[in-house]
Amino acid sequence: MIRHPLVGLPSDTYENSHLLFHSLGDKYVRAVSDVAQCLPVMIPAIAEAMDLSALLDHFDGILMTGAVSNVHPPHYGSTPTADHEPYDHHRDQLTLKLIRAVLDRGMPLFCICRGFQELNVVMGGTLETEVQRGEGRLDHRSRKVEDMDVKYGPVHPIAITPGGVLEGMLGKSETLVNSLHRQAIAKVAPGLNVEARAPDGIIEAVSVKGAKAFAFGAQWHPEYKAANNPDSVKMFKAFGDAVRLHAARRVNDKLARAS
Ligand SMILES: N[C@@H](CCC(=O)NCCCC(=O)O)C(=O)O
Repeated sequence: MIRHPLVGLPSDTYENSHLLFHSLGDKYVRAVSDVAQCLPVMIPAIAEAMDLSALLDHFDGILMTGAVSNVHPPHYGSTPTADHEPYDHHRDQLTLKLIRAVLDRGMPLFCICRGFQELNVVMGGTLETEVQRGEGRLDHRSRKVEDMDVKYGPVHPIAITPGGVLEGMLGKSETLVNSLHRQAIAKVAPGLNVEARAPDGIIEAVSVKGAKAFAFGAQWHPEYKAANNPDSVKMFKAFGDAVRLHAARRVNDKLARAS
């Protein structure tokens, strides 16, 4: 088995005392390392200094993390308002190009929360903000509690699309998920399959139509204590297996070219 193929995780950015920092949540790192059994590597949000093709030659999978920040609305043809804030332009500049490059390569791609929203935007979909204000909508926002097991605990069921990728991974027609988002998919991109919906119709999971490898996104947070959640274990193992297959094929291609 290829030992520890590399999975890239793009960073967020934030300012502290007028200095810019690049950051990555530990729960994503642990889920990739402990459950997918791959080697997580942070990709700093410096797209302007990167040759993405050369960068991706070193990876066999990409995981797009969640973030409190939102995709800048002009990226999906909308007008920015205070309800769309906060933004992370450094992240947008990297992730919206990176997702496109990963899909074009057929490299395994796992998109979580903001990453799920970025996938929809890259493929031509749109987002809506403050979804809880809509008629008949649940409140999908993060609960204001100190206990992280409650904050990232199950909040609502999702109905899983029969015969889809998620049903294939989990082997069931519904499950419970956590919920920590103010935005959601408004118009789903034409190249995405809807894999699950919340009771109020909000899209909770998608997969890329005709993808050459694992290409899946979840609006919830399967990375939270992933090793203790049977659904998360199945998702991250499927992602890890796809990454190892990509790594093995890359090594074989390199050997074939050398012979
Ligand atoms: N900002 C978007 C996406 C929400 C999201 O990714 N939340 C994650 C919070 C921090 C973490 O657990 O990584 C929205 O509000 O819809």
